[in-house]
Amino acid sequence: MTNMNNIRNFCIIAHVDHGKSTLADRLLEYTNTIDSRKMRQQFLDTMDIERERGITIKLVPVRMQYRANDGKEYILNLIDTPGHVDFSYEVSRSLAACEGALLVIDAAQGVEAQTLANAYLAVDQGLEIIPVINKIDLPGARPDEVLRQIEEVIGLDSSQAILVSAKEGIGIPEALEAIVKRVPPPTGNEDAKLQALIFDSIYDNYRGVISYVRVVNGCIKKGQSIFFMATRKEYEVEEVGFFTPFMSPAEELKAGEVGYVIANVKTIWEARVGDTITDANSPADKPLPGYKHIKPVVFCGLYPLDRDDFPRLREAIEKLQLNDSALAFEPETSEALGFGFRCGFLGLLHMDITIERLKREFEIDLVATAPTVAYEILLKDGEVIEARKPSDFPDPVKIEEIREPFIRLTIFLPSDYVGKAMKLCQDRHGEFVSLDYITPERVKLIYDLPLAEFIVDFHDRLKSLTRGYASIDYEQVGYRKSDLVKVDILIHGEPVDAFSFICHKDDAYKRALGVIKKLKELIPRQLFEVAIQASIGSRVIARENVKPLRKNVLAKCYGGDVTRKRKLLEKQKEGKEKMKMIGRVQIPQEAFLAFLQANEEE
Ligand SMILES: Nc1nc2c(ncn2[C@@H]2O[C@H](COP(=O)(O)OP(=O)(O)OP(=O)(O)O)[C@@H](O)[C@H]2O)c(=O)[nH]1
Repeated sequence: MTNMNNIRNFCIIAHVDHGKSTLADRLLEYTNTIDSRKMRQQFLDTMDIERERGITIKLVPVRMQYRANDGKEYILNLIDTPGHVDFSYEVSRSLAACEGALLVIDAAQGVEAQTLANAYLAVDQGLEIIPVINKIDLPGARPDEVLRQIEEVIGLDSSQAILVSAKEGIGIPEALEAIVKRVPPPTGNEDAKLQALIFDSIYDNYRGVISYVRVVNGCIKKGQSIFFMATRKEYEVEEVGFFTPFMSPAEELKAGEVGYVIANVKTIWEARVGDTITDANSPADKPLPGYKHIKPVVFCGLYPLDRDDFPRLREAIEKLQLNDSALAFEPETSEALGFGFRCGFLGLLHMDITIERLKREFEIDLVATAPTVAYEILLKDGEVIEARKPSDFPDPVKIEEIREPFIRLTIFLPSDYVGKAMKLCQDRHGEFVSLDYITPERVKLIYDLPLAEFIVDFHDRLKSLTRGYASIDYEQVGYRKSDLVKVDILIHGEPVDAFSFICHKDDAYKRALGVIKKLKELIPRQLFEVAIQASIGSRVIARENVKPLRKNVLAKCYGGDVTRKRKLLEKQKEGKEKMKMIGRVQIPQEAFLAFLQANEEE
């Protein structure tokens, strides 16, 4: 039964909404693996947020049994890949567990940015790619045009593409036959030393960590002592099995097979995606290629609105972290917001999802500060330091050079909007890479862009400039030297960290002006004139004044109504408690919140 020739390991890759989940459902239905509705409820989109946003982040691999036209029984393992660029490393590990991929393309939309990115990842992994043109039932379907794009834009042979309507169940048997015929069976040696690739790990409250693995060589079975080659830890296997799609224990997993391993692993940091499991007593010489320790690239501060919620917030983040080894956090204090955490994420979507889960699943009201990136700063003495927030920046006189993370951004859009999109990229200090016409109406535009410029509101701006017709994808391309400055905001001569920011030198004046104008509205008048200044180092680049109050509160209380006077004083005292003293200036907590949140929405 476990003859490797009868196994096919494949995944489905697609641009968002091109029909990946629908096609997966149909394959499961056709192979009688499970009732698709039940499947969806049980496994797909387990989190509300995923469902609402219509994106799939994680799914279990499923094992299907299929009797092909040649009369033989096959085991088809469908391995899910996360659908978003933030998780591209995880995508690449899922692909590494397969020999083939169905590349789903919407017949009406054609090739989009993530179609291309995913196709390239699959090509890099040496997978057999089967193009699937989906939604051929749509009135706007243009399968011939899509076939041409497959050849010319992606560079794949389109003659073997399969025409499908996942919605109406058309082309499903053809897709299954193509998997059997065209995806090569796994290669590997059952008798060799164990090498199993972890392509996902989840934390289960009852069973601890469950690792999803593809056994490449050797066998793994209950009772075996195993060794995780990246984390260098040893465990004993408690259970191995397959997903049918429910977890069903098996005797062993052999070379070529996909399944799960439970081995009393307590945290998912010990069973990292991309790590190789081997036999502790007879270890493989080398781990499987491609292990990467993923580092967060986008950071923000999370603070509970109610300060008493701090311990709850910590607990909640720790809980999320159990299932999210990419989520990083460390305690942080802000003079304005009190105690909170600086959290690191793989990207904006990862950040949004985490914040929403904290709010919804854990019911914590929190403030998230505007996202930032990590900068690399070369000091004059040759040392290189990392700065994740403005206050990490050293005195400008000590700085030799500042480097920031760049992304290579691929945009697919109608040619009418090219001018606008290019202007947006230029305004955001993008470096032009290339422009290609895919059809006379559709263009592929590539820019290298500072990540910091991208995370502010780039995607939203692009969407509105192109009326939603642009699709994007990006990859990180490392750090580059940039002309950046730290702008300090001083209130009555006192620098206030919460308001300071890093930006491109050319934008400093404009951004500074925006910030101090906003602060002028938020800071209440005091008994004296308050100066709000923006400075770079010791040089003031912009200034606004908050005029002094003309009267004090008691002036209203003519005569001798003592109780009224006292009430007023008490009220004022209450108000003061929610005030923050910056030097001599009182700033209400509200002002900080309004400022930080407004920034977030910008
Ligand atoms: N008309 C038509 N609609 C389809 C077909 N296949 C999928 N759809 C619809 O397209 C939309 C997106 O389908 P999904 O299967 O959720 O897409 P997906 O690629 O899994 O999306 P992500 O999970 O975001 O990656 C849904 O509204 C489907 O009902 C098809 O063959 N024909």
